[in-house]
Amino acid sequence: MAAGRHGGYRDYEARERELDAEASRRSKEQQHHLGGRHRDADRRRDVGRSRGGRDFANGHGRRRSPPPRSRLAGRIGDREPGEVLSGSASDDSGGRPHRGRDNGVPSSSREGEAVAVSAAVGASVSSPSKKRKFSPIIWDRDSPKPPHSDAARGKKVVESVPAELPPPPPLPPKDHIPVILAVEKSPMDVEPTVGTESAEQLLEHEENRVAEEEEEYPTMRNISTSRWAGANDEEEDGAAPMKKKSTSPADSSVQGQWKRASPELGEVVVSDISGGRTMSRSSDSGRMGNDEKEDFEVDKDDYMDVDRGQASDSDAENRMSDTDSEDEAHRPETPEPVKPPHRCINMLQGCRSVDEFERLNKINEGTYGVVYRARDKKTNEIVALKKVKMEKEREGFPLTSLREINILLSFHHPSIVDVKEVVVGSSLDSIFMVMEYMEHDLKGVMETMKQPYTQSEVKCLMLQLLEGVKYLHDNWVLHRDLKTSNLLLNNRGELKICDFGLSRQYGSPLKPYTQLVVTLWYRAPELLLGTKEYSTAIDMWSVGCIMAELLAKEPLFNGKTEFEQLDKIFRTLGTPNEKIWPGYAKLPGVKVNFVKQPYNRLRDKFPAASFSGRPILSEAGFDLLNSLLTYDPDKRISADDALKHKWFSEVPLPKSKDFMPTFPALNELDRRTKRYLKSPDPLEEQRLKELQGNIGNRGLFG
Ligand SMILES: Nc1ncnc2c1ncn2[C@@H]1O[C@H](COP(=O)(O)OP(=O)(O)OP(=O)(O)O)[C@@H](O)[C@H]1O
Repeated sequence: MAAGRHGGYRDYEARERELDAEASRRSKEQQHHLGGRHRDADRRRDVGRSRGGRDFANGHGRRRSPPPRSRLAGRIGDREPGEVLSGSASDDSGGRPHRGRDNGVPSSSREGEAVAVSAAVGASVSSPSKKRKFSPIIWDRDSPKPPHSDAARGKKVVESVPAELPPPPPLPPKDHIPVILAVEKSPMDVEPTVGTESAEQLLEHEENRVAEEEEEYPTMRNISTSRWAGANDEEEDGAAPMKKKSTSPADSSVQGQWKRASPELGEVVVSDISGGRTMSRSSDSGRMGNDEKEDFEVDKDDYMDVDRGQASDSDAENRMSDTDSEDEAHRPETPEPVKPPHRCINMLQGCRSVDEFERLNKINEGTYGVVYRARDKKTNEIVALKKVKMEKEREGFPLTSLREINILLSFHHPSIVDVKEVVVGSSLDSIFMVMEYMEHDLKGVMETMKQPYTQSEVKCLMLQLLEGVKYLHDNWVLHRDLKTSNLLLNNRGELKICDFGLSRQYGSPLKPYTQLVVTLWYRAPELLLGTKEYSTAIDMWSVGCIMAELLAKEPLFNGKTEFEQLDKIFRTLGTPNEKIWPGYAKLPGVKVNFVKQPYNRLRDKFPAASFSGRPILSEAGFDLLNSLLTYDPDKRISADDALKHKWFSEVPLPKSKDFMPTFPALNELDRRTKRYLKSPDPLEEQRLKELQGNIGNRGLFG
């Protein structure tokens, strides 16, 4: 993927505007045509995104970081096979501030040095137009200009905040109905009468309810004063689900449900107001239901301990924010004319059907979706299809999925998995993301490896991971769920970040985020201790855990509960205190009964030389690991600085992607087959034989 394809936000904004304009037009049409005809459900248009049509230009004129290998240098001797050579590294490696060994507490001279370097870097790299300063999703119009001091608190300190923020994009017109993604619903799917209100009454009630929520909103806003605390999940929790204020003539007798008068093909029709979903799992393309259920039941215990609180939180979270309509009074009268971007999908125009893909096998099932390997019948391309789970959705399309789709469609980077288009299920009640197919995920690969990755291999993977994380953070996105199963690998040595279901944009609004993010093992201590203000540093902690896991081939802190997780962290890194982490004592979760362990023992786990089989890590490598696993989020290293760390320019140099080890493509096998390959057992063998007979015999997604 070309390095210049980073026009993310421009595309995003344009699409947002386009959606808004379309919604506005529809709203007007609906007022005129409440009795209009329901459109033919089969009239889908194939407007799948053409990859050739993408705008590869950098929307903000931002110069991306040079590819890692250009920065790398080092002695030629003492190399591992496949190391990348470069002569330009010395510049970067010398200038980075280093952190103390006491888990992030720099000595005073170091601190001064760090500030000076930060200022110098900020001065040299920043440009007022470099970064987007507001979240394009949620705008806090009442907030004052973002104070620089707050940016300085977060990891953005080195990137410098421009003195003048760009003006926010025009908000939708007053009668705007938020529409993000739409899929049509067949008239056959219409459920019998649920409520007794007329469409007009429903509209009125909805307006009243939104108004009530807007009144409550200012009180929620006082929770935090940090610019890093942003568009929060609580807001979403309390926010109205995105509902269409329209009725279909066909539905006019079907009251209590939100339906579009005449959905365009490919539109999402938000489900009924009563909270009952009109889509059932078995109806999700019907033919898929049993198989999915069976796989789910068989495999559900395979997963690492994902925090259940997270699931319930996201359950509440999976409702649409209505903040788009929050400040209608402040909207400019005349929105700017919308200029269609080069590369964007008009999701309202419709999507291809999933029937245009042949299902090959199920790859995996995560919290928010089932992922299949499939073949595009038109192009023969092998792709991954992620089916968006709808089970938790009481109302409407899952917000986590909308976030993921929005972010992934907008972003293009070699270290971010590419989403090509969105397609709809055959019974028009399911949505699939069409992604580039990757043969492995890092978790699966490490489970099959006999030996851990070598240092030069770890460097190759870490550079790719950090490039991806830097790209996200530069574009104001927190991933919030970085873990080995969300890092995909292919047999070309490429690593790509996937699963943006929990990610979100941050920046402007003054509200706390939800705390229950990030799978437990990779969760930053500030989250475990209940902070409501967090920043890019949470992802950097996860990166530190991943680095340690790559080196050791086992998770660094594998707690089963939040308390155990903290306990494991404290036993290894020492119990934090106010001195090394100012503000620690005030965190909501700080308890007196935590283990008192005064020393940082991380080095014991990663010694400089080892005869015990422990992973060896050089001084520089340990410094990077320690900088990533720094308690105080303000002192934790940023992705930008980590990329410049001298570890990457010392021998052994990072291995070239071309020389990275390859593995049999486990993702091409069913999960049960995979499980057998990972840990063969005689009983599984019999099942495997049966399975092998079945692989490839399935019809289209069923
Ligand atoms: N593009 C892809 N190519 C190949 N495999 C993929 C792809 N995307 C996802 N997978 C596989 O599917 C798994 C689950 O995907 P993903 O993490 O996106 O789903 P999720 O429901 O959001 O999961 P989670 O429970 O981690 O939140 C991944 O761990 C990976 O094994």
